[in-house]
Amino acid sequence: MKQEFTRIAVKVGSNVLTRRDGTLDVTRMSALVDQIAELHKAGVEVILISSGAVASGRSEIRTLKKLDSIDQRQLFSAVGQAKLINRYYELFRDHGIPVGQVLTTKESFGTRRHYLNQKNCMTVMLENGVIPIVNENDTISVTELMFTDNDELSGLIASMMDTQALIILSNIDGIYNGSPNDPSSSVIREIGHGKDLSSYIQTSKSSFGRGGMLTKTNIARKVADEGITVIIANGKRDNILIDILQKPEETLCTRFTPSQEPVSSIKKWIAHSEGFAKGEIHMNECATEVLNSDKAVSILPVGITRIEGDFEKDDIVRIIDFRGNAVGVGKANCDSAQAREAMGKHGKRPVVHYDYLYIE
Ligand SMILES: Nc1ncnc2c1ncn2[C@@H]1O[C@H](COP(=O)(O)OP(=O)(O)O)[C@@H](O)[C@H]1O
Ligand SMILES: N[C@@H](CCC(=O)OP(=O)(O)O)C(=O)O
Repeated sequence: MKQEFTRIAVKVGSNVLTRRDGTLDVTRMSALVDQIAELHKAGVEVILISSGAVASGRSEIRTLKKLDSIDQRQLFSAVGQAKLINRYYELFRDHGIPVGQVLTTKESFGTRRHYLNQKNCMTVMLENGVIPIVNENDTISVTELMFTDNDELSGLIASMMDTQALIILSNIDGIYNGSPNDPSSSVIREIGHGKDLSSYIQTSKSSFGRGGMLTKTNIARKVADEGITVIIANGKRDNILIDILQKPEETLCTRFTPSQEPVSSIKKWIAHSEGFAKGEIHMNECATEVLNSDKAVSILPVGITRIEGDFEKDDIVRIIDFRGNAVGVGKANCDSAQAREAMGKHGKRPVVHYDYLYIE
C-alpha cells in the first residue's frame, strides 16, 4: 500500500458507530476495523479514538427510575464501554491484531508528568504492535472535568503522539460552506491557515454527538497549526479510510493544511493546556505587537501591565493582549509573586520563556 503517513490518529464519532435506534452498528465497526487492520499490516501505526460508550450503553439498560444526565452518562458509559471494547477486541482478533484500552480524563493532561506517562503508555503499545483504543473515562469525568468532546481528546492524542495525520470520522462528508441540508452548499475541500469558518457552522449536532462541528473545526485548526494534517470525513462511507490515504484527490472530505513549521513537543503540550491555566499575564501594546510579529520572543516583565491569579513556577498561564483578548498560553518561569515584583521593570528574567510559549 502506497501512502504518505506512517503514524495516524483516527477518531470515530458516536453517530458513526450507532444506528438510528441507538444500538451499536457492528457492521460499520467491522468495516472500519477491516480498514485499520489493512493499514496496520501495511506498517502504518494507528491510534483509534472511539466514542460510542454512552450510546451503546443506553440501549443496554432500562433504568428503574428517571436518572439525571450525570447519572445517565456514568451508568451508560460504564456498561457501554465494556460492550464497545469487547466488540473491538473480537473484531481485531479476527485479523490477529491485539488491542489495548486507554481510558483517560482531562486532568490526566494537566501536568507534564501525567502527560508523559500517557505518552509512554501508548508508545510502548505501538512498539509492541498493539492498537491503542482511546476514550474519555466518562464514568469519572463530570462537568468541568470533562473534555468538550472526543474531538478535543483526539486533538490532544494526535499532538501528544506526534502523528502525521488526524482523521476525524463523523456522519457528514466534511465541512460545508453553508447548511449541510441546503442543496446549494458544498464541502470545502481545503482549509488554509486563518480562515474564519464560524459563519458556515450550524449549532446542530448529530443525535448522539456531543460537541458538534464547531469544536471539530477549532480543534482541527489548532492541530494543523502544529504541523499535523487534519481530515474530516464521513465514517459511514465504505472504504473511507483507505480512500482518504490512497486517493486523497478523489475522495470527498475537508483537509486542513498543516503548518510547515515544526512545533516542539513541549509547545504542543502547552498549546493544549489552556484549560489548566492558573493565572493570567496581561501585556501592554508594545509587547502585544512584538508577540504578533514573526520574531521569537519571550514575555519580559517590562511588557507586563498586570498579573492575575496565584501561580507557581512551571504552572500554565494565559497570555492576554492589551485589548484583553487571550492570545496564547505559556509555562511560567517564576511564581506570581516574583512576576508581580518584576512587572514593568527592565533587565529582568523572562516570566515566560519563548521555548515554553505558545501564541495562537
Ligand atoms: N457547516 C457544516 N458542515 C458540516 N456539518 C455541520 C456544519 N454545521 C453543523 N454541522 C453538523 O455537525 C454534525 C457533526 O458533529 P457531531 O454531531 O459532533 O458529530 P460526531 O458525533 O461525529 O462528533 C453534522 O452531523 C452536522 O449536522
Ligand atoms: N466518551 C463519549 C463520547 C462523547 C462524544 O464526544 O461523542 P462524539 O461527539 O460523537 O465524538 C462516549 O464514548 O460515549
